[in-house]
Amino acid sequence: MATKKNSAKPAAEAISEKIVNLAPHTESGSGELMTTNHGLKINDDQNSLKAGERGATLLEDFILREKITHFDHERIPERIVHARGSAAHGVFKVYESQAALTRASFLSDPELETPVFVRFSTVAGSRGSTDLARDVRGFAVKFYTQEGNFDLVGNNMPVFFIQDAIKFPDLIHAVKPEPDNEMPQAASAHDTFWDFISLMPESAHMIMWAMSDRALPRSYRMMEGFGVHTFRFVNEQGQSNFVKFHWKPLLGVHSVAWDEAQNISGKDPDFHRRDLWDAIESGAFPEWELGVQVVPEADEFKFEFDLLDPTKLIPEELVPVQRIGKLTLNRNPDNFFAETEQVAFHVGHVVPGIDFTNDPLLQGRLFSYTDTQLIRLGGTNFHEIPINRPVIPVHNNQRDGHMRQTINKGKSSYSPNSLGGNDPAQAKAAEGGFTSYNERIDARKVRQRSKSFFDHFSQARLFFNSQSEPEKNHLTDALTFELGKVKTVAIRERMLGILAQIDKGLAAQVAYGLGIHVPQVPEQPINKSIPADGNPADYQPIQAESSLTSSEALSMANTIKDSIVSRKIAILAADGVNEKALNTVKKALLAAGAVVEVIAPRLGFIVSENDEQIPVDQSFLTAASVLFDAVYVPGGTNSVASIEAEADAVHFLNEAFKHCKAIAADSDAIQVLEATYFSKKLPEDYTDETVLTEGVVIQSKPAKLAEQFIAAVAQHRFWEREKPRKVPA
Ligand code: HEM
Repeated sequence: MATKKNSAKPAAEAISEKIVNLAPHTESGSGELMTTNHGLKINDDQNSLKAGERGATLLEDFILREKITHFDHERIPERIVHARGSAAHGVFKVYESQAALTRASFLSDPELETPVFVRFSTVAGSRGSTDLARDVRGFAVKFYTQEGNFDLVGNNMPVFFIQDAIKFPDLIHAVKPEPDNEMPQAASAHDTFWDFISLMPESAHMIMWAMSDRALPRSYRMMEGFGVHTFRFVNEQGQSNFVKFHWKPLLGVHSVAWDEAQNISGKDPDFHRRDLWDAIESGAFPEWELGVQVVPEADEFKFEFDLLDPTKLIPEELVPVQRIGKLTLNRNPDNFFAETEQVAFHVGHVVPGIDFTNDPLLQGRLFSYTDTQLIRLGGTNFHEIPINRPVIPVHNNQRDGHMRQTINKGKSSYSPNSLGGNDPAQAKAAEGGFTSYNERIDARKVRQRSKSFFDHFSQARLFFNSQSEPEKNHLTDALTFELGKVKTVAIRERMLGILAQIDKGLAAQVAYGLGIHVPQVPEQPINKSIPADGNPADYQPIQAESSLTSSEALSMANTIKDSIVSRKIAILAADGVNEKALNTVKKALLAAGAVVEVIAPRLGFIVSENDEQIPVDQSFLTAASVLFDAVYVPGGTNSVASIEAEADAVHFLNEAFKHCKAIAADSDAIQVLEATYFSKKLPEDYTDETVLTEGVVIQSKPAKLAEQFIAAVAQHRFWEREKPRKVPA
């Protein structure tokens, strides 16, 4: 056997090597002479070669044929799931060495900056679908470590719909547009999805998450990420601990309203993509902390749920999340297709020190990703695409295949060999090689699920009970909306039966909205996963209670609300505006890190009451309140009169109020507020103190207004404004 040692390269050298590797593939085109794909300079790619000026086009025209052929083949299959996505480059740094837990070198050196590429996505919609679908968001991170690529392929929700990967094709067939008419696009509100879910009690917990505001993030930068499965950390001594991975956004976890989401889908379906791109371009780099929940092997069976069950989370009250490092996204891709589209993540891409558990969902994923990428990216060599290459050299005896880039030298491509000088040595664990965790498995082969996976409702209930009042209302409305779009009444009723097992009040409210009753004796949720020779009685869900009544981390109401960095704020103004007020407030908002845009009846400039020219960023035709977090109306007699008379401006304010956003107006712009539907909703004895409960600031002093407005915007939303639809007593 060969004994040659793999040489580990120092970080800087290896990263610069990656850049060198990429260099021949990077092309800006600017100022260069045009060539064919084979390097021939060409002087006309705008006119095809013809027999005479008006003659037929000649088959000989290789320039035409090459250009059209390449164009004809531009599209590749989109991802079967998570087709719609956006990505960015960045870096990860661990705070302190985690060597006691894991021998992963990128988690042991606080000086080391590991390059990363992160892709966020929706799941159900196709590539061109809207960003604002009610959906789970993918949160996939590729760490280019010194020991190879580690992919943390997670979602923005900590649990999943199914417990076994063999159901994944069913789940996705159910949620995708229905096969006869290809409707609806990027939406779960249809019969096949709820048919499947209502027959699958194990999805109850995930459904609570998917119907919550988590499914409508304000921004990719304001959502959490979760590795979902329990993984293993393994240290140098071979000791293993279970680990759950979390990403905690430093801007807090925030969402939009459902009505707002639907509007954004029309006004700007690229809303999240644009938000990520713009934030990075402006230097407001998105940041997350990597958190871990670590469970010693000895505690595997100490919980009320099974650590291998991907429909369960570990409440943070039971195992706190330790924040061990920071991810910063600091560079947009140069080319969407080459990077964001061609990147290939895989849960199976691990590094020494990180290993799998027997979670049956994880086990199936280990097969699925490479398999799908073979067809999506056209062959076995997609690891050579620049975005997928590790920063360290690859040595093995795999050869050839479509689009092979590497020019392997030498005669032998087999091991062992005595002819070639290129026999790659196999690394021992002590030299940094990967060895699978030496887990003892001694079992019968069965197609069965462990009974420890059968409590489907206790964590669904824990999630619901942990929500704030407005969050519960949103969740109730979401279920009523989705089931309201379902045409088959039996599916609605079956789903009410499931909801009744989670919370009777929730089921009653949804039933009220649907105009039907919760079935008197709810149909026992059917477990369609009963094996052929199984007894159905043995497969009923277990009715259990969580020992926790609520968990703080599950509610977005408890998130960070201390910053307005990168929040988008609209100033509605017209000719005659009071420029002193406008400039004072704008300056204060910019200083606090917000993005501010002046919106006026038309583009160009407005002229203030003191003849100052103020540039306009958007007109009422191009702007919409749903694209902003907050709105301010400065004073100035003529400006106020124009804004008040502008239907689009009044609509802007009405919608901002309906979507619970912070609103500010100078005292002498009050007549604009009086033209809105919400003027009557504001308390008559309005004081400065009312601001933080109502989120509407009315002030005569611009500096004071700015201060109060900033505090209100930092609250994100004033959800209490909404009137819940209650079931009559
Ligand atoms: C905990 C459960 C799961 C999570 C968190 C998850 C997450 C993700 C994410 C984030 C992506 C997008 C990657 C990208 O941005 O390119 C993705 C893609 C994909 N996932 Fe999953 N997934 C889960 C379960 C599954 C299961 C059970 C299967 C199959 C058995 C599966 C199959 C796929 C496939 C085929 C793709 C497309 C990959 C590609 O074309 O590159 N996933 N998944």
